[in-house]
Amino acid sequence: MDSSFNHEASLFDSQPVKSDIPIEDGSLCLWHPLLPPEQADMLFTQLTKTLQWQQDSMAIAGKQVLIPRLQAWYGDAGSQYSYSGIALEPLPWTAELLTIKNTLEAITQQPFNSVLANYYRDGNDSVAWHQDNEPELGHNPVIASLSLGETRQFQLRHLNGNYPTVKLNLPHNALLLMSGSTQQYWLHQIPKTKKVVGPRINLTFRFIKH
Ligand SMILES: O=C(O)CCC(=O)C(=O)O
Ligand SMILES: [Fe+2]
Repeated sequence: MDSSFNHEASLFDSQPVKSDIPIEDGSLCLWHPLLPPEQADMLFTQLTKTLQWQQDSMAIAGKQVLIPRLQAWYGDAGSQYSYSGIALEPLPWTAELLTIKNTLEAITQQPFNSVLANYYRDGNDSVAWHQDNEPELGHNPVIASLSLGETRQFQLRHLNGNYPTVKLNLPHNALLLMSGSTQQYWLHQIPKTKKVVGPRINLTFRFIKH
């Protein structure tokens, strides 16, 4: 393991720049750049190599279909998560993920006990419109989403259709915090792109209630 990581360490030495992104019926906040550049670059390389990426499938109209991205689920033992009807027990924290968790908790002043890691191999990988509103996340969940690698566009669409779609580019080393009633009123997605793009990692830290 790289000796520059330990559980007590903080990955930033000065306060990163924070901007609020005003939306109706929710709260979005972006920190960019979040970490010192060399730390962010190293994390991208390390997480690419060390996380247990796998391509899950989900049932769509009675058929098992591979989801268009790789995923890995880590967290405290017992922070079980149901995804498309499958209960997932998290893998134990890696040193890197635990250090990132501690850093994000310090910046956002919110607790997290699990992370869903996504790996978008290229522009064909995506995540479809959804809300992170599973019952185990509780009312008004706080989700901290760290992006590393290629910039991809993140979109939010209000459920009542009366507001324009919010389009945000999430670059390397950006942290997006979704809180308040965001998951209640808004869907979000990462659409596919025809542009030639490299890989991107997104870590969504969550707090699962037992
Ligand atoms: O990749 C992203 O920025 C979003 C991922 C996401 O929405 C999720 O994992 O629930
Ligand atoms: Fe999500």
